[in-house]
Amino acid sequence: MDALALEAKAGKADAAPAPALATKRPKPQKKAKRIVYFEVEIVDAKTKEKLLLLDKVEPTASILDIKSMFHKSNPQWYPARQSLCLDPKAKSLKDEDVIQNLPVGTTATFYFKDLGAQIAWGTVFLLECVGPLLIYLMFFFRLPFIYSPRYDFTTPKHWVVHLACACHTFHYAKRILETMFVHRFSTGTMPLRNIFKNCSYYWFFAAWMAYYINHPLYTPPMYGEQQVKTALMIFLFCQLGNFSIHIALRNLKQPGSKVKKIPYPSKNPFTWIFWVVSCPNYTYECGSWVGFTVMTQCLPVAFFTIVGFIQMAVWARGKHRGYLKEFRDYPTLRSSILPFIL
Ligand SMILES: CCCCCCCCCCCCCCC/C=C/C(=O)SCCNC(=O)CCNC(=O)[C@H](O)C(C)(C)COP(=O)(O)OP(=O)(O)OC[C@H]1O[C@@H](n2cnc3c(N)ncnc32)[C@H](O)[C@@H]1OP(=O)(O)O
Ligand SMILES: NC(=O)C1=CN([C@@H]2O[C@H](COP(=O)(O)OP(=O)(O)OC[C@H]3O[C@@H](n4cnc5c(N)ncnc54)[C@H](OP(=O)(O)O)[C@@H]3O)[C@@H](O)[C@H]2O)C=CC1
Repeated sequence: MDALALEAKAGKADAAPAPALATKRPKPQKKAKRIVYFEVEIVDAKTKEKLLLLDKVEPTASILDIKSMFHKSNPQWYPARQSLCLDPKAKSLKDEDVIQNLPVGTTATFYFKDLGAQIAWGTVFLLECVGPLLIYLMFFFRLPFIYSPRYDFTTPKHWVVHLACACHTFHYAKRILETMFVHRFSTGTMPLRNIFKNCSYYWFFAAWMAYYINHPLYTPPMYGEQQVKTALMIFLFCQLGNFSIHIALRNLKQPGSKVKKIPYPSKNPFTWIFWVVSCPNYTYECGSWVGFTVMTQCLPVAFFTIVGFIQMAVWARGKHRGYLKEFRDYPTLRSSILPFIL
């Protein structure tokens, strides 16, 4: 990019006046304005210690560019681990923010926070979903060390046990495939510490649920076939709903885009729930597990559903508040996760 093009992009940066033109030049020359570079100072948000001074930063440099420069001098803080703000208490700047568009003078001070070790979203979802998938199957196939040998000659598994295994496997296979082919995440990573909490939840509960459902002494649901069939309908309906919402959320973003928009109902009836709920993917997710609880009539499944619901309700409320803050025209009829209730 030549200097002129750079200057044209550099809307807010003050440019130095061009030198006066000579009186007898045959053709008027294009004004060659000088680019005004920025001086960037990176300060620790907590200690206020100066960590880095960069001079001659181009006005078109993005926050991600600055993070990369900072990373060069501090290899332990890779860009995804850094938060840069204009004030120690302000929200983090976005990677795509450009220095010349920020409310700073030619010397910009950025406050740095270490976000801690990070893990890529794709890895998170794969770890969270492959674990329960395999753990459940180990119990379903009654690997020899799991149940006592004294049950070896008990009756074969009830048909609902096969159905539950199919539903459980389908659910996690769907989530893995969605992670690979549907979701368009806007941030690359999340804190590494979350993975321990999430995996404990998924893996522990998968083992606990599977142990009881596949146990040779498992008691099938009280109301028999009718209960199982109704529960299966609820489960499948909610799985389809959840998938439809994931597609709707995917279609909100162009590939590579990080911009969040207000999701609206589309022609797909499963998305009409957007009229009344901000995070219907969580609503459908909870509905699926309610269906699975009724289908298996198993207490650990009910606990799993309740804990998952509490976590998703907390996230949904956060997202709902975020929408209200960001979009002034956000539909007022919407609740976070349960229509008209929560
Ligand atoms: C009896 C049984 C026992 C069983 C075991 C016990 C288990 C215990 C139960 C727990 C239940 C757990 C259920 C888990 C279910 C999991 C479900 C999933 O599969 S979902 C996939 C995984 N998703 C997650 O884990 C969510 C992770 N997301 C987050 O943590 C946050 O969204 C975020 C930190 C990544 C970003 O937050 P957000 O609000 O979107 O961003 P803000 O810009 O508003 O920032 C808020 C705050 O966070 C800081 N931040 C931002 N990004 C990061 C980052 N990448 N790393 C670290 N910190 C980050 C940001 O700086 C802000 O901090 P502040 O101090 O206010 O400046
Ligand atoms: N059983 C359980 O306990 C739980 C299960 N889950 C399951 O995992 C699925 C994914 O969970 P989670 O990641 O928390 O779901 P989110 O709704 O946060 O995100 C799903 C995808 O949609 C995108 N997205 C969300 N809102 C918008 C928006 N307004 N504009 C543009 N894109 C958007 C996200 O991108 P971005 O990166 O921009 O946010 C992400 O790619 C859930 O739907 C659920 O099925 C989740 C939590 C708990």
